Amino acid sequence: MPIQARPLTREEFAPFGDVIGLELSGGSSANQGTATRYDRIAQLTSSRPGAQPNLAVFRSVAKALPFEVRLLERHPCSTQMFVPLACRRFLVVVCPDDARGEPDVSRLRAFVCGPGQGVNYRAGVWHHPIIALDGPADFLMLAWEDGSARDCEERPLASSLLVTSD
Ligand SMILES: NC(=O)N[C@@H](O)C(=O)O
Ligand code: NI
Repeated sequence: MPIQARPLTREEFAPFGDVIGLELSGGSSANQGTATRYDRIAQLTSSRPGAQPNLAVFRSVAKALPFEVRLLERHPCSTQMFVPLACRRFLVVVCPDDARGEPDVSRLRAFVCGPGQGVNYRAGVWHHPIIALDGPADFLMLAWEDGSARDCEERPLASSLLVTSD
């Protein structure tokens, strides 16, 4: 049964992390009143002592829906954020844990995200690598690295899952 990708909303993504978007609240005046700043719009965490923030750019080729999910990954020790610099739409696929801490693919979720939205995966959240839709896209990626093996566990799926558009 294909999984329908839904529009990204803060509420529906909340179990998996933060949505960085245009709905902002609680800002404070800045720059002599010419700007409003909104602090801590996402929870950035890293549990590895000595890990430093790594701000990267991902230049992604375009994929199309329906999209076959063949693997998931997670970063157990740190959050990972993707904010598009240039994109038309992008696909975010996340999955809750089962009782053993493995991906519970029966509850896999897919979201179609717009150019004005970004996501910040909570540490340890199963997700598919970022997917650009409709055209190539550039993303800012913020993660945490300490020079050791990347904080990344991969799980190939026993059978692929098809994500379709809503
Ligand atoms: N790490 C990496 O290169 N990419 C993935 O973690 C991803 O979520 O896209
Ligand atoms: Ni990742």
